[in-house]
Formats: sequence, C-alpha cells, structure tokens
Amino acid sequence: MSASLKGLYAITDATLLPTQEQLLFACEQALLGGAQLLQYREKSQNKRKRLAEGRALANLCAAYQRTLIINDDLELAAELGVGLHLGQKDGSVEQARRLLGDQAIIGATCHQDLALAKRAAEEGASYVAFGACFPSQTKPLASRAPIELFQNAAEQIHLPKVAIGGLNLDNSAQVIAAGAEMIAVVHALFSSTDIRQQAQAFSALFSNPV
Ligand SMILES: Cc1ncc(COP(=O)(O)OP(=O)(O)O)c(N)n1
Ligand SMILES: Cc1nc(C(=O)O)sc1CCOP(=O)(O)O
Repeated sequence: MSASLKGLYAITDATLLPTQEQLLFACEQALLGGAQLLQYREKSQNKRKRLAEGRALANLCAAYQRTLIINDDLELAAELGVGLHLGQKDGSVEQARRLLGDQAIIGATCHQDLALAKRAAEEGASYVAFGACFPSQTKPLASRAPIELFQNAAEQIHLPKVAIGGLNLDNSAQVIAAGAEMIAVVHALFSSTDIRQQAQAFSALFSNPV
C-alpha cells in the first residue's frame, strides 16, 4: 500500500490512551479525521501488550488503507509487516531497510542536524524527522529545532520532512510554511475531547495554507 507522506502524522501515547479500547477508538477517530500516518509509540517493555496493540492497530490501518509505523521496535515492525520509526539509538536505517524491504516506510529522528538527515537518506530512510519545534508536554526534555531548519533542509534533503514537538493548531502553519511535509502530533491530538474534529483541523492546514 503506498502511503502519502504529506499531512497529519498521529502518534499514540500510553498515558493518554491507557487501554486497548481507548487506543483503538482514538486512533480510528484520528484516521477518520484524515491522519495519513499512525505511529504506535509504546515505551513499556510488555511484549505481549505491544504485540496485541500493534496487531490491532495494523488491522485498523489496513481497513482505512493507511500505514502503521512502529516506534523503535524493528522486530515488531517485521512481525506485523508495517513501517518503522528509528531514533538515533534504535539501530541503523540500513539494517531495517534490509529486513523490512523496499516498500516499507522507515523514518529517522534527526533532531536538528542536517548531517544526520543526509546519512538517514543515504541509508534508505523514507522520511526524516526534526524537532522539537516547540516545548513538548509529551517529551519535555527534547532538544529544540529552529523552524528555519526546514527551509535549509529543503535544499539539501530530498525526502519528506516531518516536524515534531509541541505542535498545535496555533503553531503548525508556520512550520508547514517553512517546508515541513508532515506534522507529527501527540498531545494536541490525543488529549482532545473530539479527536476526529481535531485531526480534520490539522489536516486542513495542508490544503488551506495561511
Ligand atoms: C515522527 C517522529 N519523530 C521523532 C520521534 C522521536 O523518536 P525517538 O528519537 O526514537 O524518541 P522516542 O519516540 O523513542 O522517545 C518519533 N517517535 N516520531
Ligand atoms: C516523541 C517525540 N520526539 C520528539 C523529538 O523532538 O524528537 S518530541 C516528541 C513528543 C511529541 O509529542 P507532542 O506532540 O505532545 O509534543
């Protein structure tokens, strides 16, 4: 299934979505609202939980013809036949590409470093992620990336650029205008009382640039 690497990228959070029922409901709302990619980000070491939730989300994404991305865990991504996001300490993009194959969506955290992004591109990444663009409630200690980075990256990195960290409906438009093809969001999406409507509002930023 070919994925659109432009638009809203929804990322789950176990604090906001503690049960599988809440996780599935919230993610379906995000997909109905137009999220193009869905990342399962579950930091617990509970393998059984991760497999069960990952499988349920993979089925959900398949039903909506969207792509699931697993954070950090190559083994789980391979088992489910879905995409993968790797941080700088989570293993190499090259190895993941070899295991997951040509068609898999593989993303890489590049913080605020264009050299990391160039390397990820050479190793076969599908997208590069820069952040944190703004202070993040989900990851308060994340290092910050300046918005101008997206302008500089456009000339040098020929892959979709994902912006992450503290993004909300008030600050995302400027990051999109600077060149980010995707906006990755946890808190401003999954803490909403109407996730579907919130996802629609984020998605609309891509069709109605301000
Ligand atoms: C789209 C996207 N960008 C960056 C990250 C952060 O990944 P990582 O550096 O592996 O940190 P943790 O998510 O593991 O805390 C991401 N998950 N997704
Ligand atoms: C998982 C993650 N990685 C980041 C980075 O900068 O690499 S910021 C972040 C958290 C994003 O959540 P929120 O939308 O709630 O700020």
